[in-house]
Amino acid sequence: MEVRELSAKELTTIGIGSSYPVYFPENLEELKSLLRNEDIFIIGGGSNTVLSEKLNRKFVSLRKFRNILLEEDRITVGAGVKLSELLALQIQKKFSLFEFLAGIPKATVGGLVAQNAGAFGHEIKDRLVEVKFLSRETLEVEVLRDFSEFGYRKSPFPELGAVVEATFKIFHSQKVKEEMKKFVSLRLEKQPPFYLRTAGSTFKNPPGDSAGRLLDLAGLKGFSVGGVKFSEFHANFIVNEGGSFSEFLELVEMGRKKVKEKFGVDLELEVRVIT
Ligand SMILES: NC(=O)C1=CN([C@@H]2O[C@H](COP(=O)(O)OP(=O)(O)OC[C@H]3O[C@@H](n4cnc5c(N)ncnc54)[C@H](OP(=O)(O)O)[C@@H]3O)[C@@H](O)[C@H]2O)C=CC1
Ligand SMILES: C=C(O[C@H]1[C@H](O)[C@@H](CO)O[C@H](OP(=O)(O)OP(=O)(O)OC[C@H]2O[C@@H](n3ccc(=O)[nH]c3=O)[C@H](O)[C@@H]2O)[C@@H]1NC(C)=O)C(=O)O
Repeated sequence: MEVRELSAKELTTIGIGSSYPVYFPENLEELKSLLRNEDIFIIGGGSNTVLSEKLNRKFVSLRKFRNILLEEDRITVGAGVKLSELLALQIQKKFSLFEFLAGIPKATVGGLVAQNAGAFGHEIKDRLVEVKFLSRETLEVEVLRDFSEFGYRKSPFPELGAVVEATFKIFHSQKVKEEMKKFVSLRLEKQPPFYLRTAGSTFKNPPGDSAGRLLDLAGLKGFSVGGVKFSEFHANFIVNEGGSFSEFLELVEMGRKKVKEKFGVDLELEVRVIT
């Protein structure tokens, strides 16, 4: 099995951390052998993940799970397929699926399902038909068709196991490219430009409100600790300009503290912080 030492800049969009061994299983048997070891993290595109420099853990990338089967009303894709590849296929074959996610830098199918990614009122689970996964408990391939445990940025994965493949409902659309352009423009109106190093939203939105609005009103837009800061574009994005993991944590705590003091609201992390 291929194992490579990759830096945090290669593994995650925010690029905080050091470098780590990453395993690239090619098939289910190799994935099984890794999943037996409890101490692994599955890494997708790393667009929602922040890593500590001192991690002594193995990472597993399903980058080699790249199958794509396009049918009349559905598409089945391996966990390692990138969102950008799916969006390109949507344009080429003219079908609607994830245009609302256009603009998320490096996301993979596994990560999108595991987090029930969503934007602009749409969520992954609305399009799911089934998820094939390697169960941590049985080490067998199982199929999930009941998505009642999926919620706001939440699914039973990765705790339940590693997503290896997902099937989504699709439908024909002549205007898929225009739709993508619309969503990318909406994103660029409010969120930092894609070339900045961020991990997307830092905190989940509290019920009925927006974490970005509260952080902004607490005066944190542009506030920095060392090399990390709350973005001037959108206060719920932390931008890395050469900072460390401890600076990131300090900034997160500052955000939590100020919002709690001013509004009495407890913010909950949306990014996956791995220590
Ligand atoms: N809505 C938006 O505007 C934006 C959304 N995003 C988020 O970024 C994510 C993009 O995905 P990606 O970059 O690939 O994710 P990541 O690599 O950042 O992983 C995110 C989570 O998914 C888990 N995961 C990844 N692959 C698998 C798999 N095959 N099976 C089970 N669990 C898995 C990880 O597990 P583990 O804990 O083991 O590491 C981790 O908990 C989306 O979920 C989305 O929420 C990002 C930016 C903007
Ligand atoms: C970026 C992510 O998801 C995003 C997703 O892209 C967008 C678009 O649908 O909606 C959510 O952002 P959001 O709730 O902050 O949406 P926005 O429309 O930008 O902001 C909500 C409100 O807060 C205000 N706002 C936002 C940021 C800020 O600094 N100041 C401010 O006042 C905005 O003006 C708006 O009135 C998701 N965030 C969460 C935590 O749910 C992600 O998952 O990583």
